Amino acid sequence: MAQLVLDRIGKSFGTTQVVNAFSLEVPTGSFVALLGPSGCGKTTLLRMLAGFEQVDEGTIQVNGRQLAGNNLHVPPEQRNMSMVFQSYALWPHMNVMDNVGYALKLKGVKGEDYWQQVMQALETVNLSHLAERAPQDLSGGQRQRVALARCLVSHPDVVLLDEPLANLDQHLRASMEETFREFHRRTGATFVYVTHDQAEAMALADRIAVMNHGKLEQWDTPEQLYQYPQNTWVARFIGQGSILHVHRNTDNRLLSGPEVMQLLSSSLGSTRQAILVRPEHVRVVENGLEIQVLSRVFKGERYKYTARLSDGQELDFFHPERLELECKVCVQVQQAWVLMD
Ligand SMILES: Nc1ncnc2c1ncn2[C@@H]1O[C@H](COP(=O)(O)OP(=O)(O)OP(=O)(O)O)[C@@H](O)[C@H]1O
Repeated sequence: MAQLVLDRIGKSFGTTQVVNAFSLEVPTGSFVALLGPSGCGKTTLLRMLAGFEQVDEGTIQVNGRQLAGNNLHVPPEQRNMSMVFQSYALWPHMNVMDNVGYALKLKGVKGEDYWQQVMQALETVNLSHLAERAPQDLSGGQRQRVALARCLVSHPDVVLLDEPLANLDQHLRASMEETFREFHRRTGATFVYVTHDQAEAMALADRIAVMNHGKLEQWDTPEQLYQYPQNTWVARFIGQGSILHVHRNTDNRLLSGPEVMQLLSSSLGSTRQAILVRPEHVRVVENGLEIQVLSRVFKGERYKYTARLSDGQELDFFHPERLELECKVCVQVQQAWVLMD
């Protein structure tokens, strides 16, 4: 299996730089997500990994073997990587079995051996009963599972997935997430999964590379990204929360409840600093910071509120009970995270 190393990768189309000095070390067998808004360069980076696109700068290595950079470009078929696309990319004139077995045929695998390997891959994704079907007679989820089975037969070191769930509805996405987890567990391959959906990235990946304008903003576990975003941009992009400006007079980054309450109720201190308050860290209490409720959204198990602080800044919070708009309540903030820019 593969340790994947990207070192200062750069790529431009014409005069537009779409990937900029992007470096990452992906541990062998891990499941990583490239997460970022539309147009930030995720697919371009994935295509450079696959070998469909040349790198302009930097190098790509797998297990110490250089694949790209310094005038070298190993073609896609010699990288032992497999790519799964949003559009499934199945051949309509071949049935499920032949779609899955195509790469084996190219390698000259035949007869019983061919049949066994294809059926084993189809069983892994629970599709052996549909081996004779044409792809166009399958649902979206089934088509994506055929694409996974096709990937499985070639035993890749690295599996590259480009928004593979984007065409599926919400319910199917959840069950396909489980299929991906299982698929990753079985193959032991290194997975690089491109998505702009943070919930999907958080649910699937052990580590997430957050990208913005072709650059790496943060490379961390889902938990670290959520709790300790590096900067204001990542804090806005990941999860819900309020970014408040306070006059800060401490060097700590993780602020305790009493520290935040003190900062929110004073205007002393030399530096204006952004802090992140997650809605689950705000409690409605008898005595605390007075706020005025501006909006309410019913979320099933609780409501999500936006309220105004006395200095005009807005604070989001969750509360299990219905509060009237415009009413004043008191809250306590239990912790906050100082943002660096
Ligand atoms: N072949 C190309 N020629 C010119 N520009 C391109 C080409 N491919 C991509 N781009 C541009 O490069 C930028 C990054 O595109 P890319 O598809 O990598 O982004 P992305 O993050 O994957 O976006 P999305 O989530 O919308 O798929 C975009 O501005 C896109 O228009």
